[in-house]
Amino acid sequence: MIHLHRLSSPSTAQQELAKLHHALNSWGCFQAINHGMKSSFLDKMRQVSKQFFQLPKEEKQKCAREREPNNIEGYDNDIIYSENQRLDWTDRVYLKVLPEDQRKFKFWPQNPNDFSYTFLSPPTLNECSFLHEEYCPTVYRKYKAETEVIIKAMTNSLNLEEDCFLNECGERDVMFLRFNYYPPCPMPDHVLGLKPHADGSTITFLLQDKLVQGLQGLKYDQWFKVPIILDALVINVGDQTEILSNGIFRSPIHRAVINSEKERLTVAIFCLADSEKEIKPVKNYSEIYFQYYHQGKRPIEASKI
Ligand SMILES: O=C(O)CCC(=O)C(=O)O
Ligand SMILES: [Fe+2]
Repeated sequence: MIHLHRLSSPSTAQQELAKLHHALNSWGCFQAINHGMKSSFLDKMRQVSKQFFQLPKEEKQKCAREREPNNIEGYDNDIIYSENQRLDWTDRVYLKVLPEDQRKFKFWPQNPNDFSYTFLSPPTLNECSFLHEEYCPTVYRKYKAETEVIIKAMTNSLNLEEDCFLNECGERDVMFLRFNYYPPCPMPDHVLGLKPHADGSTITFLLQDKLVQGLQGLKYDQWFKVPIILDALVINVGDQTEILSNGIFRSPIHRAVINSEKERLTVAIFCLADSEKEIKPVKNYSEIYFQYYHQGKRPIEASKI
């Protein structure tokens, strides 16, 4: 468990950095507390998202994904790549939040009517304590700042120049929100909520369901349950960082299992490099990601030098 606030405060950073290095080297993920977002704000995010998924199908279809190549935004479940592909037991919404000028509002739910407001308006003092320290027009600036702290900590631990990964990521950060809703399933042992994968991001922030556990990480060929820690965000290294570090920092394989009686909702925030930048040494990373995902393969296999 890492106190994010301590990472950026000079008197406590050293001790927290040691914990961060250990977590990233051993698991590639950690639980972050003291991230500044208050419990009530996290609850609000969960609540409006769940309200959307509980709407009738016709209502949700209003922001359905348009089935055109390279569009992942909107309401949908798995994109079908092949006939015998096994589908996940999930409903999801993907939305691009950064760069701001690339937001496609036709995919943003209008119902519940405070959905966009919750995810796009500047946070208030009741919602986020970090406003005391800095002006933050959106929470995404905060995620970006945290991502930078974590990536710098990684390069420091490799004795590399602090900004070298960040420079590779470029100026125009990309950020996606993904809302994962897992309805109860009568046969939870036969199907997964989300099949084993690693994220295609530099860093991912995951807000877990408050009550229902389901996230599992793979280590030593075994699946480990990721515990629910009140108000913590799960943060993990993604493929882009794995590729930048030539595989030294592993992007952890994880999956979501489902429940026979209870629904489960999570919100993932994927931070990605500028899409114009080539994540070396991989070419066309975004194209190979989904192709590899559905074959159960890892993009690092195509990219190692
Ligand atoms: O819902 C979960 O627990 C995992 C979500 C996840 O891994 C993802 O959205 O990439
Ligand atoms: Fe994931």
